Amino acid sequence: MAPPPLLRAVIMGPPGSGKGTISARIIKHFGMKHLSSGDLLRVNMQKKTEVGILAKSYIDQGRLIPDDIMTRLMLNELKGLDRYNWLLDGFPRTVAQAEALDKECQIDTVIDLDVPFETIKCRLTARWVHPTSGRVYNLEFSPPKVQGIDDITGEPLVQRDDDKPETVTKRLQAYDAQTKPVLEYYRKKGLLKSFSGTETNKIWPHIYTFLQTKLPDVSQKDAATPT
Ligand SMILES: Nc1nc2c(ncn2[C@@H]2O[C@H](COP(=O)(O)OP(=O)(O)O)[C@@H](O)[C@H]2O)c(=O)[nH]1
Ligand SMILES: Nc1ncnc2c1ncn2[C@@H]1O[C@H](COP(=O)(O)OP(=O)(O)O)[C@@H](O)[C@H]1O
Repeated sequence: MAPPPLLRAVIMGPPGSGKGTISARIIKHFGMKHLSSGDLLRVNMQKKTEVGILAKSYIDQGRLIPDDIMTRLMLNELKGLDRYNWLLDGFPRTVAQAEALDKECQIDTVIDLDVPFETIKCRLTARWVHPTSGRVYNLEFSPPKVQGIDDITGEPLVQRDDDKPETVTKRLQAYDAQTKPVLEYYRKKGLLKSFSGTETNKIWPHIYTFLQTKLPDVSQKDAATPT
């Protein structure tokens, strides 16, 4: 029997809407490969690659990286994930990126986290990250076991430079102007699945139920209360 077709999914939502947090749960339960444009850029910035040095100037200003650079980076990375179910996070963020992605593969579903801007702003100032893995914490919502330290590696956590209030405002403006049209683009194709709310723990069970119609749960945990 032929194996089932591979799932090509995208997760979207404004900065701080919980894409990273929910992606981690999706990976745990459904074993998809996760490709986050933000994580990839941060690794490049840390290593001071050509792309990383260029990206920093845009990211620090809360602006999007030019489409051609971003598309090349992501499509190149996706080549290595050909044989897996994958979840894209943070890409595409413009209609031009979505069109470029469409030329390479057929997207099956787009999960949209519809979280109000007011909810998001205070979350980001309390966000701490482990830069190499992309693991994300929040002082109130999901604190690390030891303050300032990554639970898994014991390495220090950092705050992102672009989580400063002024930069967050610019990122939200960029989302409105450049990324909201992408939601419309996928809505017209009948691929958009929006999940509205202000709390990840309330949104997640709906996403879990939705994905169960597409993939089996591969985690060992009791699926009745998926976390
Ligand atoms: N208070 C609160 N914080 C949350 C919730 N969901 C996620 N967070 C935190 O909000 C911040 C942004 O979430 P993240 O997953 O990084 O969002 P992304 O920017 O869309 O990838 C992180 O510090 C998360 O730990 C929630 O339901 N309530
Ligand atoms: N697809 C993309 N196109 C252009 N710029 C991007 C893209 N993905 C990430 N970036 C840049 O990296 C920054 C951080 O992205 P990300 O980690 O996804 O943050 P968040 O989800 O919190 O907005 C963005 O503000 C933007 O400058």
